[in-house]
Amino acid sequence: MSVSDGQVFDPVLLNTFLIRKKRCRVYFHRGTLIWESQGSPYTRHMLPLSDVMAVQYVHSTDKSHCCPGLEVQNGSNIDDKPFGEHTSVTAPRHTSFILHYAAKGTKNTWRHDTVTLNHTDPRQVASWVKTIRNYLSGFKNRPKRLLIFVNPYGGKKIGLKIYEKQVKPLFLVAGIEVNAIITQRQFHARDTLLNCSFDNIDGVVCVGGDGTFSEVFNGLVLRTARDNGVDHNDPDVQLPPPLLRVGVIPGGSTDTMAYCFHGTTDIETAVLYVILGDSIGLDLCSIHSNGNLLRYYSSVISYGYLGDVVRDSEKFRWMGPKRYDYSGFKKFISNNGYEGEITLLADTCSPSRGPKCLENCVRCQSQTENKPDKTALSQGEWKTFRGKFFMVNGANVSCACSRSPNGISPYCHLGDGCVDVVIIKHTHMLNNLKLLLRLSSKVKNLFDLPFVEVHRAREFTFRALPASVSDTEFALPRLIPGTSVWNCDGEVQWETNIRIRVHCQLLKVFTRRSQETKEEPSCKICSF
Ligand SMILES: Nc1ncnc2c1ncn2[C@@H]1O[C@H](COP(=O)(O)OP(=O)(O)OP(=O)(O)O)[C@@H](O)[C@H]1O
Repeated sequence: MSVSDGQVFDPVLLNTFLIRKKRCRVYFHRGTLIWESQGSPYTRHMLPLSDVMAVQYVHSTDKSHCCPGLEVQNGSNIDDKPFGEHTSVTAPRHTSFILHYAAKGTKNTWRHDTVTLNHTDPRQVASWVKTIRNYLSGFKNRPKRLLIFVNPYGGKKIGLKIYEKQVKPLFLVAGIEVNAIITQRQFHARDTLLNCSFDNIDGVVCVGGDGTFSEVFNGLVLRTARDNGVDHNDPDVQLPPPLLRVGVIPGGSTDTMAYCFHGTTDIETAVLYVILGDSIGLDLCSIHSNGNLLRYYSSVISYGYLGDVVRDSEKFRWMGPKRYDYSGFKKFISNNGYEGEITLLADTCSPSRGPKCLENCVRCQSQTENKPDKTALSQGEWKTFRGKFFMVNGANVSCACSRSPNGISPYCHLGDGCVDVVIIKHTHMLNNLKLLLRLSSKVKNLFDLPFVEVHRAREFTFRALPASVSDTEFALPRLIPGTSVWNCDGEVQWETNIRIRVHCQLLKVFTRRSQETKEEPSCKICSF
């Protein structure tokens, strides 16, 4: 349905056009364009306008695409003039128009595709273009002006190239105005969002990795709290959700968040999702220590092995994404486990069983934006665990990525107001190896390993042991012997003793989500 001037139109059009050198009958009804060939072989295409990015006249003096013999079809019961105002149609010169649309590809990807429709009568072409444009303008969720942060430094350092070659041209086609900022330093994106004007912006997009996305939502959430007079340091505060939606275009090393949103790290898919304007609510977690907010995170916070890896790998950034393999190996060999205490408010739902969080996820849809489920909170039970750990994780999303198709917690949900606390106890090196192999498996997950425990929680705290070290000492940006650091969305967080709280669906992210993928063993022999 197209909504214009308070009126709802459900236009019907029918004509014969020349498409890809074939005469085709073309219908437009109930938001779907259908074209079927008139000769053999018979072909039929359906294109919902919700997948169409733009419609344009073809500005060409080349008449070869014109199609003598195609006359206007005035079917008796077909409304060829949906608005009854052909006289006001301007530019009756063009004999063809082009539709730019998103076409489904393989493995959760979408591609930009086009179809050109030719007709001898420019009035018919103008009428179709006007009707389709009217219909598209009814999609109020589509952004018209975007602020874009491009990180030239993340991943393989090709963020700028990605933006110029793959992002900008598509936004141009879709008629989206962009204001692009190339980040010059760490925290550039966050600091800009803390102070810039949000007038005339419909969304913020980042071209970069998880660190860049993290800067964007940290900036937006802090700015929104400040604008609303909310104290972000209060761990129990109800945070106001940012009004701007965020687009995530992969340009980093792991791009876990892009993968969890879209089911792929394909750049074109991510750009098309921003253009088409659908969005979902993402939980964000706040990390507090000693009465202060440290930051917000969206993917995972990991203490122990992954904390050690991120701290070490920063020194080898020149290696690119390979630095994680190098530091991963070093820290795997040297891991002796870390002592700590975890206290969590457990949710009643089991995190070790499905369904997975995919397109139209029922669990996420049942949650109200930014309002924790009060019943679940009152039913929650406080639990404490103390011991020596290889790793402790607070997963806000599954953390699936191309290297780990199931991620740390495959049944974790993006917007259910919970975090999955995955506790991996200290055992021997063979078990640690088994764990890492499981993390790269397409079929198996961690949860049937006897040294792994998982709990779904609404909040949790962690305290590094031995307790003889004071909290103030832990807060220093240096390593205390016998302790690790936190890996927070891929960045080092030095404070070890923290409290995590989940803010249900605090951020809106542009995506249509991933569909279910067929699960096949990556290794046929051991099915790891
Ligand atoms: N011009 C710049 N110079 C140096 N650092 C920058 C610059 N622009 C952004 N940064 C910082 O680069 C860091 C890494 O960026 P990002 O997370 O996007 O890439 P990555 O770490 O390679 O990818 P991933 O997080 O997906 O593994 C971020 O913390 C960001 O603040």
